Amino acid sequence: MTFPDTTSSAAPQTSAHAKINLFLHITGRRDDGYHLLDSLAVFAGASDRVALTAPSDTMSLTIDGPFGQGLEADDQNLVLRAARALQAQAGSTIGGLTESFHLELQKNLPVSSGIGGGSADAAATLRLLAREWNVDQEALFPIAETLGADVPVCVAQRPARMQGIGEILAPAPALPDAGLLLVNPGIGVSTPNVFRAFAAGGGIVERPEPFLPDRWNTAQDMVADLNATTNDLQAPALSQCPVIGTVLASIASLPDCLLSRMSGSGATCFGIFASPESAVAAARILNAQSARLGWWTWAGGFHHTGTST
Ligand SMILES: C[C@@](CO)(OP(=O)(O)O)[C@H](O)COP(=O)(O)OP(=O)(O)OC[C@H]1O[C@@H](n2ccc(N)nc2=O)[C@H](O)[C@@H]1O
Ligand SMILES: Nc1ncnc2c1ncn2[C@@H]1O[C@H](COP(=O)(O)OP(=O)(O)O)[C@@H](O)[C@H]1O
Repeated sequence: MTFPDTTSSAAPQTSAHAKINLFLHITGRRDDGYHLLDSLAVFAGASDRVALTAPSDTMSLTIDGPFGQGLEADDQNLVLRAARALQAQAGSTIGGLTESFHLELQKNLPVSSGIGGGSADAAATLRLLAREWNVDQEALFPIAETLGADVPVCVAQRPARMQGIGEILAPAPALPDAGLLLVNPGIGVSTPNVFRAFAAGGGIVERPEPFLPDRWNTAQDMVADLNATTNDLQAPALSQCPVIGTVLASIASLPDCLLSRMSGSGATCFGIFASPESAVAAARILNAQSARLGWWTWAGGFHHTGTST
């Protein structure tokens, strides 16, 4: 797989787009407890931004942006973990290319919200440093797997059918120019807890693999197929975070909403609309309610591959 170009500016930087699971079926469980998935992951225009601002003695990080305050710039941050993992690999396999950088993260996406912001940040960091150090793009995938199940798909940052625990990636249908509305109620949801609630709630449902075409020409065609799918983590997440039900109902009640569903392990939910313009118009209607309740919203379209603005 190839991945999008980084933008050119004084400081090398790139965007880390929100991952949306249009459907998410749990198909099995590995001996180590990780769940096997079948999911259609796509990317929204909404994004964080990662920049390499200056050479530094050690890898270091500062964070700003609307969701920066909820996040420590410490050794556990996925940006630093990704930078150090690639640095170790580049140093040992290529030799000598272990220069360190100061990194800046603009955190625009809510944390622990089912849209893989941390995974996207880690993947963006890998892409940026790979370019600096001339590391082959394909070499990033094994490193990505060690950082989190969602990181490989975020390295590619293009629509993909995701299987295994997230490391098996196949091309997704070509997407229509549909509208996307994202709504997060401002409550972080723990991914391990939601998987645990899934297992406790009865676990895997046997069902045929969804059929996906090569392309969807319209949002309506896409939703007709998505209606035969679901997010298996939605009910367990709802049991932990009941406001998800209110978010889903609010999205579904908006004019021209074609589908309302939760992404990943929640709590962010998405609405699909016929066009980006109709998603933006719907978001305006939701504005008063979302401002009153402290909900984060974003409206637009899918991230189109090959760009990273
Ligand atoms: C559920 C998904 C769907 O895309 O998205 P998010 O809700 O995180 O956005 C992902 O599988 C999340 O991937 P990611 O957030 O990278 O998970 P990891 O850090 O690797 O794992 C966190 C924990 O989730 C559980 N986990 C994760 C992935 C998986 N396939 N099976 C699991 O059981 C495990 O308990 C694991 O300890
Ligand atoms: N750069 C980062 N952005 C977001 N979360 C991060 C980051 N680095 C580490 N984390 C941690 O990763 C966990 C999952 O975060 P995130 O990727 O936002 O979740 P989700 O995939 O559910 O949207 C959180 O516990 C968070 O503290």
